[in-house]
Amino acid sequence: MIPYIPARTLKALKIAVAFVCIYIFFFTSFLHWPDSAGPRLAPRRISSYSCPSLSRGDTYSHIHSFSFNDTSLTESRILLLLENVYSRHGRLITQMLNATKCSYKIETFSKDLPLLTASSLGRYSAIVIENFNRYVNLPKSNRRLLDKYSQEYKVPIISFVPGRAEYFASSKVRGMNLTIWHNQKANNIRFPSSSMIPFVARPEVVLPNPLSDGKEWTLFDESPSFESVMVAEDAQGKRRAAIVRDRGVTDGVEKILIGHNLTEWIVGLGFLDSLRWSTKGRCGIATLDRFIQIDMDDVFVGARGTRMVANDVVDLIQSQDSLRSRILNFSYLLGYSGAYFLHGDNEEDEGDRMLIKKASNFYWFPHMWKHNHAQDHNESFLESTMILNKQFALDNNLNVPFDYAISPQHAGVYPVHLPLYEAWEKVWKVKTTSTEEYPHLRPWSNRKGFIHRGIKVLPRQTCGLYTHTQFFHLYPGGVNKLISLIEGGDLFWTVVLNPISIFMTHQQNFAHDQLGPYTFDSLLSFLQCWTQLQFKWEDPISLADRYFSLFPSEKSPLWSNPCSDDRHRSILSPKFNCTNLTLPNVLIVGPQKTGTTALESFLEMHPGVGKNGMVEGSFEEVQFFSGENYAKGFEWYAGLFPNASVVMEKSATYFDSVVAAERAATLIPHARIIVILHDPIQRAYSWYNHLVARNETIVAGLSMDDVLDGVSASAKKIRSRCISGGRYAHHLDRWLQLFPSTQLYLIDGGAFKDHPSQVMSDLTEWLELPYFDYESSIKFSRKKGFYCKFISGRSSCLGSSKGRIYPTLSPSLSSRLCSVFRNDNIALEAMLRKHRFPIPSWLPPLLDRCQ
Ligand SMILES: Nc1ncnc2c1ncn2[C@@H]1O[C@H](COP(=O)(O)OS(=O)(=O)O)[C@@H](OP(=O)(O)O)[C@H]1O
Repeated sequence: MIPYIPARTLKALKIAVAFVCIYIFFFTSFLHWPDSAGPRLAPRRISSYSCPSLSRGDTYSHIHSFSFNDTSLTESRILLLLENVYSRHGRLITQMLNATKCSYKIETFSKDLPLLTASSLGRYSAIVIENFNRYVNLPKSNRRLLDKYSQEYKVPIISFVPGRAEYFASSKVRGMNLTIWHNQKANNIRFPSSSMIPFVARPEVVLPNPLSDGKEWTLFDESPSFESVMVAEDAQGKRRAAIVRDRGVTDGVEKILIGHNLTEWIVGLGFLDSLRWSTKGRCGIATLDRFIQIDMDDVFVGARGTRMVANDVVDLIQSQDSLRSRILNFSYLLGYSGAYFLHGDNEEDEGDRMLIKKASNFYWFPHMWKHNHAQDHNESFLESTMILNKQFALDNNLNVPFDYAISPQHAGVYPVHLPLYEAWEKVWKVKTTSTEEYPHLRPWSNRKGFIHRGIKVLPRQTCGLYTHTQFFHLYPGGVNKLISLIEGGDLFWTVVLNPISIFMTHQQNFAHDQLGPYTFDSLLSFLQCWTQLQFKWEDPISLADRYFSLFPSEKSPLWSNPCSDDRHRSILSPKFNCTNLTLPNVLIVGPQKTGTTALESFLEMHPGVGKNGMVEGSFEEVQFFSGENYAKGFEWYAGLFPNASVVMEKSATYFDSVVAAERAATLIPHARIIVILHDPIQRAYSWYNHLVARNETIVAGLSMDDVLDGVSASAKKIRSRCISGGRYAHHLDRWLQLFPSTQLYLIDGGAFKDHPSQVMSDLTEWLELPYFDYESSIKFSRKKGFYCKFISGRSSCLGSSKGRIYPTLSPSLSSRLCSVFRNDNIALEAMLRKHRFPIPSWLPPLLDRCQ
């Protein structure tokens, strides 16, 4: 029912509506009211970092131009001795070692020292000790062992000397003529040019006050017998050393003592340079060249009110010119999404037009037409949007000279969304991209590169600027937070530690307050003040080539499971089904010729165990983690396995592969790892006979003695492959670095051969599988001479290639092999004891025999 409205009221209403209509019509049609998204902040000009004075005039620069004479008595690895695994300072040290991509091994101070030698080479090129007091107070025998290693292999010790609650202000170290001043203040810190150690650190720049103004420093008396690497003034203004090098004149042990922890950035520089010095350039910073690329993503994308205006474009060109005076050949790279061109307010649209007008001042790269998230789309959709973006570049004369592209939010790059790679290749012929997601966003110091489908993926760095950080006064945590990132914080370290840094910024960071230009100008000022690094720009394609020649081991990606990582899971294609993903939880890793096939076949009898199906083109084993199948990706691998409580895969090549342990630990970190340790002499002989039985041409005409003598190139090749698998300590060490010892199960190869049902029962118990009657399921076959599966009253033995008959090993050959494996066997025994693994029955007699 329509309510009754009096005629007068109705008339008044009609007049009011007519007025409103006239008002709207008038303002929209005639007045052209300006379209503005709101007030804009003018660029804020705050001054960049200003460098304190040099103690020796203004242009002091010094790089000791000497090359290390590396006699390589050791492997290129650091031994890091920490107070305990939870130590906060320990984490800072490891973060720095990770970022320099140094190989290192962490040990905590315990009753036993770690193994220092395994073969003729020492295992560590430098020893880093978190707390010098622990070294000084080591039990005599351990101290002697460590010092002897350091003397014999010329391995320096780098140690932090923390402050401690001392009754005395100073003390002397036993055996060292060095006075240590505890709990000191340190002012006017600098690296003296007299020291040979500063390389990255710029000598003679004086830091008046460090960050911490408390009495946290340990200082050392200066003396001619020691080299002052870093000096400071104490509270009374007396000059002392804050980092000191003991050349080892008295005890033959070279030591570098550092008087503060790494919370002071200047100490970090001293530590890095000490590391390089101690390892003769094998660890730490190798080169002073720093390549810097600054990408500006989201060009045209930003919401109205956040985008650049015409003046910002002019300022961007100015900022580029100014950075060119600091970074050789520098250019910004602008990543655009054409669909959003002219989507701002009037002023911002002018900004868009100005960007196009000035386009030739910059290099451009595609950032996806509508800022699409790659993982949500198939290849043909991605292709069509890329074609639109490409057309935009052609229509507007954008300079897109490099086969480089960035996916919005890096989606689809890692975890890999193949359609993105394929569409990129088709439309843009992309050769290089970058992401901050590989292997993971955090910690930044671990970011790496990889190559997939011919596209080189470089690590991308954040710089504290995002789409939401546009204003100085609204910077999260205050602008001092940004300044602390620049002045000795993460941003500073990113450049110091990475020879190549690709920074991600966004268009918004160059609008309004212009935090972007300020950040990079200030960062470069700080870096040029405190370091001797040389800054350069190079196109992304050359940069990618450079990156992988510096870090060739990163070429192959390390597949991780995106389903067990919230961040990666959130950027997976909706089609990816995490609930159906089955990966093995048990790996039998080898070594070859130790009985691994028999072990697999016995374990498979258990109803709770499933294993991979056969793989076309592979002989017996998948060899995913050690071979070419790895390039097929983890989804392919996961597709091979049935669902079972124990999902097993056996590839005997994993044990001594240099890559398998890390790959396995990345994809299946909780897997249990099974290793068979069989007498290495028997194993080597079996391996040789395996080649002979298969009529391999490489072994044709070569006796085992010829192989050991390395009489030809093929003999040498066989020799190293034949022996490698039997260097148990050497390889076990790698697995133990990546998996906790509780996840490793070592089977005595002799026991397995002679009493397999007992070994299998113990193993099933360890695997927490229900009881299985192995006693009646495995029987000795006289015909075969080995134990075989016994099913429905019949023996089912392995094929003729397992359990072969060949001449017994001669005593002379046996004794030759004895000496080949001697050192490793000694190391193995020590390693097994240290980790409380049982000693295999064959090892003690072998050690006796091979003395
Ligand atoms: N039950 C049983 N049946 C057959 N063979 C057995 C068994 N137990 C241990 N062995 C020993 O296993 C050796 C082959 O080891 P692998 O299976 O690890 O070899 S491979 O690396 O996978 O090729 C094989 O080496 P060869 O004797 O040289 O052939 C055997 O000695």
